[in-house]
Amino acid sequence: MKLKELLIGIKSIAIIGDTDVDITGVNIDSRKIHDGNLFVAMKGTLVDGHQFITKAISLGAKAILCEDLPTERSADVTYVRVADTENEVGKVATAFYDYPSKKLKLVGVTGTNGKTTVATLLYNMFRKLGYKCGLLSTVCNYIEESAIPADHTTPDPIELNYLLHKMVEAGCDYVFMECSSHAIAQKRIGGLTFTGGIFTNLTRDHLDYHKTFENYRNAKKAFFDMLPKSAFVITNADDKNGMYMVQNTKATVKTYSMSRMADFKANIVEMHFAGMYLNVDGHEVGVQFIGKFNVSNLLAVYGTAIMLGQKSEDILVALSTLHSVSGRLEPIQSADGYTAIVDYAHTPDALENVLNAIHEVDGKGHVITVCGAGGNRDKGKRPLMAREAVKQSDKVIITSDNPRFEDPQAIIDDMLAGLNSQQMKKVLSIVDRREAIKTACMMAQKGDVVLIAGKGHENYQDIKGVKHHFDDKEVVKEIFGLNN
Ligand SMILES: CC(=O)N[C@H]1[C@@H](OP(=O)(O)OP(=O)(O)OC[C@H]2O[C@@H](n3ccc(=O)[nH]c3=O)[C@H](O)[C@@H]2O)O[C@H](CO)[C@@H](O)[C@@H]1O[C@H](C)C(=O)N[C@@H](C)C(=O)N[C@H](CCC(=O)O)C(=O)O
Ligand SMILES: Nc1ncnc2c1ncn2[C@@H]1O[C@H](COP(=O)(O)OP(=O)(O)OP(=O)(O)O)[C@@H](O)[C@H]1O
Ligand SMILES: N[C@H](CCC[C@H](N)C(=O)O)C(=O)O
Ligand SMILES: [Mg+2]
Repeated sequence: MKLKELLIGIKSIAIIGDTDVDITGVNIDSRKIHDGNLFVAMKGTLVDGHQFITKAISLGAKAILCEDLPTERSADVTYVRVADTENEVGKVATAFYDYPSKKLKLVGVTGTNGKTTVATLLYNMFRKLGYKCGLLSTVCNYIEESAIPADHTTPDPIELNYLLHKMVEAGCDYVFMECSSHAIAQKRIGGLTFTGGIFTNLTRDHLDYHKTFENYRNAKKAFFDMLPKSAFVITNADDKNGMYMVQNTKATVKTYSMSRMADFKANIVEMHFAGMYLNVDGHEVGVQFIGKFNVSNLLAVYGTAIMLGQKSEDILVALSTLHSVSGRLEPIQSADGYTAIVDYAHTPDALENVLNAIHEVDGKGHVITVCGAGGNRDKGKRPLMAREAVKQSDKVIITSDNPRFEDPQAIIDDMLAGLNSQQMKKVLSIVDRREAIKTACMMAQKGDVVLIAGKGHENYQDIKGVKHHFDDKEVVKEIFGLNN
C-alpha cells in the first residue's frame, strides 16, 4: 500500500520525502520493524518512541510518523510530522488493514466490571444464533473458534486492526470487544467504526494510571462521545454514572435497569446455586448464573441483541443455554459437600458484589474468602478490599495475588491496615497462595462456600517479572482429587 493512502484523514504539519513509497506494515515498536514498514513514534508513559527512530530505520523503516522531526534525516526515508501521533496512529492502522471495522458489526463494552462477561456472553450467544463472530477480551481473543492469546484487555492499535482484518477474512459478521479505560485514553480504538457501545458500571479502579476518579470517568465517557450517529448505546440506568456516560453521545441511547423505568428491564423470580429464574421484559426465563450483577450483565446482552435486530424469543432461548465465563463466579463442588467459587473480583466493589451474590443464594453454610491484591497497581484499594472481604465472610485468608515487583508480605500488610482488632479476629494471612487455598478448604464443612477471588482465569502468578504457572481452578481440583 502507498504511504499517501495511509495518510488519508491524517492532519500532517509537514511531509518530507516521497508519499508514493510502498509501505509493507505499520508499527509502534521499533523492535518489530521489518523492511518497508512505517514506524510511528509515540511518547509513552515510560519512554519516548522518538528515540528509536534511528533503530527503526536501521531495521528497514521507509517512513516515519512523528511529532518531532529528527535533525539528522535519511534521504530515502519519508518523514510525516503531526501534532499528536496518539491521535493519528489508529487512523493509519485501520487504513493499512483497509478499514476492517466498517466491514463487520463491531460492538464495544466499557465499564469497571462486567466487560469480559458481557462481551464473551454476546460472542457465545451470537454464535449460537448462527453468526460468525470474533471476540477481543482480557481472557483470550477468538476468531470464530480459533483462540489467539490476549496480553491486554484491549490490544494496541496495530494488533487490534490486524485482528479485526483477520476476522473480516474469516467472514465474521459480529465482533464484540472490551474497551479498557487505558485503551480509550491512549486512543488504541481511534479510527474504528463501532455499531454499538455498552456501559456496564463505574467504581474506583486504575487510579494509579488515571490519578483522579474524574479522569477515569471521562476516559470511559470518551468512548461514547466518539460513537457515530448511526450507532446505538446501551447504558445501565441503575449505575449513578449511567446517564453521565451518554450525555454527549450522538448515538441512539437505550437504557437497562432492574429497578427503574428503562427500555430493557428484568427482575429475579428465584435464585438457587444452580441458577436463577428471571423475568426479562415480561418473559420468564431460567439462566445458569447467580447474583444480581449477572442479571445486569444479561440485560446488557439482551438489549444489545435486540438493538442488533434479533427476536426476543430467540434471544431468551439462547440466554438460557449460556453458562459462566472462565473464572467468573465459577463453582466447583467438593465430594464432601461444600462449594469452591473461583472469581476474578480484584476491586473492593467486585468483592462486595461477588459476596452479595453468594449471600443471595439460600441454604448455604459459612463463607470463607481467600483473597489478595496485585502488586504495582492501585494501592488505595488494598485496605478497602480487606474490609469488603471481612464484612461478608465468616473467615478470611489474606494471601498473595500477583506480587509483581513488590514484597508480597508488604501488600498483605497494606490490606490488613484496613482492619480493626475486632475484624482481625476473622483473619489469617498466608503468603503462599496454594497454602492459603488448601487451608480454606480444610476449614470448610458441608454446605460452606470457599470464595477464591482475584485471579479468575489467570494461569500464572507474576513474581518479579516472571510468570510462574498457577491456576486457582487447577489447585482446587487437585485438592478435591478431581482430574482436570
Ligand atoms: C501504562 C500503559 O497502559 N502502557 C501501554 C502503552 O505503553 P506506553 O505508551 O507506556 O509505552 P512505552 O513503554 O512508554 O513506550 C513508548 C513507545 O516506544 C516504543 N518503543 C519502546 C521501546 C523500544 O525499544 N522501542 C520502541 O519503539 C513503544 O512501542 C511505544 O510505542 O501502550 C502500549 C501499546 O498499546 C501498551 O502495550 C502498554 O501497556 C502496558 C504494557 C500495560 O501494562 N498496560 C496495562 C496497564 C493496560 O493497558 N491494561 C488495560 C486493562 C486495564 C483493565 O483491567 O481495565 C488493557 O487494556 O489491557
Ligand atoms: N456487572 C457487574 N457488576 C459488578 N461486578 C461484576 C459485574 N460483572 C462481573 N462482576 C465481577 O467483577 C469481576 C470481573 O468481571 P469481568 O471480568 O467480567 O469484568 P471486566 O470489566 O472485564 O474486568 P477487567 O477490567 O479486569 O477486564 C468478576 O469476577 C465479578 O466478580
Ligand atoms: N486488568 C486488571 C487485572 C488485575 C488482576 C489481578 N489478579 C492483579 O494482578 O492485580 C489490572 O490490570 O488491574
Ligand atoms: Mg476484562
